[in-house]
Amino acid sequence: MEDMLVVKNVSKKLGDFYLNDVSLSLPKGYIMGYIGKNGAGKTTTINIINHLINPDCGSVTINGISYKDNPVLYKEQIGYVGDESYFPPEFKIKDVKKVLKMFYKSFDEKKFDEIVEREGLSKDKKIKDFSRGMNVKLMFATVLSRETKILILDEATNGLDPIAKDSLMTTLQEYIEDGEKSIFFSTHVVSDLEQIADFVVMIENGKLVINEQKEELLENYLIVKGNESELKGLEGNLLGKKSNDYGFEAMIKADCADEFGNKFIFEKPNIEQIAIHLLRA
Ligand SMILES: Nc1ncnc2c1ncn2[C@@H]1O[C@H](COP(=O)(O)OP(=O)(O)OP(=O)(O)O)[C@@H](O)[C@H]1O
Repeated sequence: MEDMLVVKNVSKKLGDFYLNDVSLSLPKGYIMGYIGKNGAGKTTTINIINHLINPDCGSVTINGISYKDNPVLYKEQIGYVGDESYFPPEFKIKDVKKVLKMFYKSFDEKKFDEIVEREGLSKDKKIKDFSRGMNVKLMFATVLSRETKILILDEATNGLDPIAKDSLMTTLQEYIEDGEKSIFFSTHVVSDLEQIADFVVMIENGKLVINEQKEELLENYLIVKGNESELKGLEGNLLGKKSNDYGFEAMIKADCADEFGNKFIFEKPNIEQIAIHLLRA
């Protein structure tokens, strides 16, 4: 598999935060979900990929090209959507179009107009009068109407209603359909990536703690529930244990389930449960 995004041994010190030796690779035609708590380092990683900040060490390539190799092509390949609009509040759709025409060779005006029409974005309103969801739709219209190789989304689905979100998920899947493009998707809303991510990467205090294919990740863990008094000698296997009056719940590596025998209940976790238990551990 050919990689679209390769982040290699990237570190960055920002005040008392340290992004610690982050490495990941995202093949062409796939979606990677990037999850972590507030302040874990998601936006810092994205800012480095977008070349808004320089790492202290390490390297990033997109489609085999580093920023140093070809700054213009590097940036053109990226379609970035964050959780807010980066256009001036007084802008209307026609002003956004002017800017896109000026900055991007591959901007397709017809496609942009089609998306604006389909999403029902007002041509008369100023951006400052758009709702949060409308702003998100506008930002997606700007990246989907030009030729990009990778979409980098930072909490980009915030503010979308469930129907708009569902429609966006379909659009994202269509984006990677030809196997030549990829999506790097950072979110707090783990259920969003449950649906579409092929790879799950989790960052905690600046360090990656999970970097796996989603299906493998789901196979690798089990939720175990039962009575604390039956646990003798097994405590070391438990991840993120929570107790209540009725017993305990924790996560274990699936390959140690045999050691637990038949006195416990086992369930397959979803990505959200895996994230919660690992972060609690
Ligand atoms: N310029 C800076 N100077 C000092 N510290 C910074 C700077 N930029 C970010 N940080 C710190 O780096 C840490 C990681 O921030 P980052 O924005 O990458 O987290 P995040 O995972 O995106 O969080 P959130 O989900 O809340 O957006 C935070 O503790 C933040 O305060």
